Amino acid sequence: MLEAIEVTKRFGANSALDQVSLNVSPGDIYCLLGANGAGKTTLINLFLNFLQPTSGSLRIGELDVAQNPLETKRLLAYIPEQVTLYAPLTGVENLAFFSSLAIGEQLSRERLLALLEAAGLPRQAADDRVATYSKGMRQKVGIAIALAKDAKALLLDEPTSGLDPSAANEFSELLVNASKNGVAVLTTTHDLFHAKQTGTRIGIMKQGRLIEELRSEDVSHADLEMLYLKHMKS
Ligand SMILES: Nc1ncnc2c1ncn2[C@@H]1O[C@H](COP(=O)(O)OP(=O)(O)OP(=O)(O)O)[C@@H](O)[C@H]1O
Repeated sequence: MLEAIEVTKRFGANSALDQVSLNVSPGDIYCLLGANGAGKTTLINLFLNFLQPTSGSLRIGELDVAQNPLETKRLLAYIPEQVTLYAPLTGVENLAFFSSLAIGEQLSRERLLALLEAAGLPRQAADDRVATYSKGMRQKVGIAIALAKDAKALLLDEPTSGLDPSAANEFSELLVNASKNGVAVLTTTHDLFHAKQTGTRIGIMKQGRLIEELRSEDVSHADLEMLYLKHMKS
């Protein structure tokens, strides 16, 4: 569903990505690990067509991102570290606005509330102004937008950073539910525990290269930590 084929991205002399190939299938939660500057966000930005590759290509479903920027964007939902919403509007108003932009139709209030509920937002918060929301609550509105859009692939950049353990756990459950519905999930994270717990697959990046790919069921928490630290030191 999400495919990077020998992707290189240079910024001047700096290779942010060097011949990276990966494939995320429907139902996969692929967690990208790596030190600061390893190239994780750059890869997400390439799938979003915010950046163009220096060489190589990216595909979403059967479509090449560079050749089909609008069509591929329709298949995607993106949840950045800080979900951008209109602070003076309520959760339900934000969802109404962003879902109508994404799908070109105005959903009923009942449908909007059902989507927020499916994304785990407490019913009593739906009519509160987003200015009062925690980071986790804003992310749930982001997930509700993805659900409204019926996105086939979900891209996330460090979604659990700054969330308390129970909010992070709740968020992880939302990702698992999305993947069970056949969504392909690609997420960056610095949280090895989250990667092992939630991910079906784990990729380790270093200096622009994808140096290791694992199935999370094949590795224990302790082994993943050891492997990660070994790669970071070498
Ligand atoms: N727009 C840009 N212009 C120039 N250099 C950039 C740009 N975006 C990223 N880079 C460089 O590309 C490299 C990869 O950065 P990237 O943000 O993808 O890393 P990351 O793995 O997401 O890091 P972090 O964990 O800190 O978010 C870094 O050296 C960074 O300085």
